[in-house]
Amino acid sequence: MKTTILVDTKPLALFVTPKKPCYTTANNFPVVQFSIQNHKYSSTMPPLKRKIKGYSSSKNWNFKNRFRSAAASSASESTKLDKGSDNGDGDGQRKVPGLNTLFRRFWKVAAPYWFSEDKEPARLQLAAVFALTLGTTGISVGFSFLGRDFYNALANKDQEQFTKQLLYYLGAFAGGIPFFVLRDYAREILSLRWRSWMTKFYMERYLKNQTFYKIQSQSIIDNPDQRIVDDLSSFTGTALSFSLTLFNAAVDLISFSNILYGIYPPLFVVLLVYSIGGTAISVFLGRELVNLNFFQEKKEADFRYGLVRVRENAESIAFYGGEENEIQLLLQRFKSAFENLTRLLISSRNLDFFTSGYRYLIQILPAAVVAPMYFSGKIEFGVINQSVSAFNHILGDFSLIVYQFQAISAFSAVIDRLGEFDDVLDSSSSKYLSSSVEEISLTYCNERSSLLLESNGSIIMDRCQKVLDIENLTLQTPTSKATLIRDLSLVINKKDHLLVTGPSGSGKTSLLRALAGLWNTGQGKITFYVNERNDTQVPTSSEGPALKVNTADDTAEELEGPINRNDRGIFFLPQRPYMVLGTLRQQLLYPTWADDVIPTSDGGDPAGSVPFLMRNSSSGTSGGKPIKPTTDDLIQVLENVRLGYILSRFGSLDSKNEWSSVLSLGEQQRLAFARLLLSKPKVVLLDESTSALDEANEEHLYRQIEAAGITYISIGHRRTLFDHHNRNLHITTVDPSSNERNWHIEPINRDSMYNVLNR
Ligand SMILES: Nc1ncnc2c1ncn2[C@@H]1O[C@H](COP(=O)(O)OP(=O)(O)OP(=O)(O)O)[C@@H](O)[C@H]1O
Repeated sequence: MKTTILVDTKPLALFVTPKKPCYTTANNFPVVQFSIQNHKYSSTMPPLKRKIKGYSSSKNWNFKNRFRSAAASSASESTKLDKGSDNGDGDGQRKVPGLNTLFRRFWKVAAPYWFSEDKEPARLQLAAVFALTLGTTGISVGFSFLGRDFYNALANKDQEQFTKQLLYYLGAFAGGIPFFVLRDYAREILSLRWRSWMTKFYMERYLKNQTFYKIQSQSIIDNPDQRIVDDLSSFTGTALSFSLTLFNAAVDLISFSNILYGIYPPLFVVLLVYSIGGTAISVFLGRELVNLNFFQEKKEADFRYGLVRVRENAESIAFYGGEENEIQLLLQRFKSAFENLTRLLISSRNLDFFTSGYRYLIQILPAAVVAPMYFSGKIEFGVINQSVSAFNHILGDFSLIVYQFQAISAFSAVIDRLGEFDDVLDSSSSKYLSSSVEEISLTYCNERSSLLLESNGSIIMDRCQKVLDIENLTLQTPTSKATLIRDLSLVINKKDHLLVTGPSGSGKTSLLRALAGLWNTGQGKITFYVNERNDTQVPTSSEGPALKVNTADDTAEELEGPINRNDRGIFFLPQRPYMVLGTLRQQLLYPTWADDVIPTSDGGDPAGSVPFLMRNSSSGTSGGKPIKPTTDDLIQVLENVRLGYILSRFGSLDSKNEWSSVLSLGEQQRLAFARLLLSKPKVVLLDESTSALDEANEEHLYRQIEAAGITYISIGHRRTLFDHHNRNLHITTVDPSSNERNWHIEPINRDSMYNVLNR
């Protein structure tokens, strides 16, 4: 007999701890955003594009303000606080940026493209768009006269004239319509070109000098990705259409003012008073909208971000069984967005009452005012129609703010966000992102020039063995400036394999961050003695981390300028392997040959592309690199890291997958070692890179890199790691009340280790 026991896992408190820590949505730091569109376009104006963007989480809000105040001294008025602090719920009072700040930021963001390498085609296209806009205004004026004659013929019952005017009208219609269509097309094309240039411009600065890392790790600004994708698109589209709207309005005003003034001057004055009054009232009624829009962006972003976190951490949440918690957090976020949107809709409705009344109340005024002139025979019937048309045009021109109030307030937020981002990117290589006066200096020296020759010409081997020299390094955390390591001095020679150990949180990974140039808070000097590979060339672009280069040695030649660690034979394996999007081949070739395998275009029409979107690989960060491995090399390296079986599982090296999901953590770590073996660096820094592997695989991988002649420095907690290293740097947690060093180095005696472990 078969017995089934039903077990409810929750009461039994079955608690599975996932391998990957689960980040709950309560502790978010938004990197994505949500866009909604709720703008009502004016019927008489070209629509201003408007999107509502995601904004920062409450937590990040304070960081941003802190950053702004820290940066205020070094980065001009742009960094002045223009937003108050959030009260935690996100509904804190926010100061609307002043007009001066907005104009300054607008110019700073908009100008570079028009002075860039693409300025000639850009200016030409802009001139064409303005010419077409002028053409369309001319056509509108022409239509107003055609309409007048048409209605005159109708009123006079002059059939012959009527037919003639009708034909003229149809002819003008056929000739004029293309101008309107082409104007819009040319504007969109130019906006796309401008956006493309700016996207590249911003992305390059974002990825340069490890700015992306600093922004994220120091929580400097929220959602840089959203600013690059949505805000740039919104900015270029809106800036262009808004400039054209203004230009159009100015030309329209000049053209139709003449007509209206010519018909009846007092009507013109009435219109002027009406529109000025209307503008003042709509600014007053809509004053709340700017802030409500701003918070709507933030709340929508928080909600969207919560959902993305669930997707990203699906397995962890499922293991924890945290669905109930997630749904409560998500509903709370949505409720918050809903409540703000309700207030926004009420405000918009109130403004709409006014704008609708404003728009329609006056419709019959021109006809009513000029009608007596018609009755007394001073003007013909068609003139009434013409005055109505001219009146509406001028009303639209004077009422830009009334009709576009919502769009203008949303555009202000976009300018503010992009201007702030631009300031951060501009200053990323200066002290803006790190306020410390004294910094850790990181230097790369050419090992060949550091060789010392004896008088008989023989090389003093000891110098040429040096790989890394750390002198009096005191390391602090970037924001709180808590000391992690005190006065560390250490020399690593070739094949000198160092194991860094210490309690959790003592600063082991942070030491690697300093060695990689990611952190520079503290004092001391780090010098890498790197090789310029025979088969490599030093990149000449302005890319690669901007590192401070100090005098390292009387004899060693410092390698100044752009530095790419991989090209100089220094490799880092982070704690969490990073799987790129793409094929298995791309995984293996990353990061050394990434640009060779990523297609520059997806096969679309090259005629539709623009030259500045092409990237010259030799000017990229991987300009100096070893010879690219062949397919056989890639297959062999997979075998070497005991991953040969995944080839048959996934078909070929060119199969695409979400590799971080389909490979186990241990498999991802082995793949990271495969990259390392292909790249053959001089030295590698491994941060718990075998933590997910069994001991047999760990030993196998260490043997592989040792056989490849790579010097390695590892961080780890496992006892088995001692077997693969010959020195141990032990860091202890700093005691704030003492000035003692918190580290010691000792040789590893593998036999005694063996005895310790087996005691
Ligand atoms: N971006 C940061 N800003 C401020 N403090 C940080 C930052 N990153 C880490 N820390 C802090 O620095 C300390 C050292 O962190 P680190 O990651 O170097 O520890 P670790 O020794 O590698 O720990 P583990 O063994 O748990 O990985 C920790 O107390 C940590 O909270």
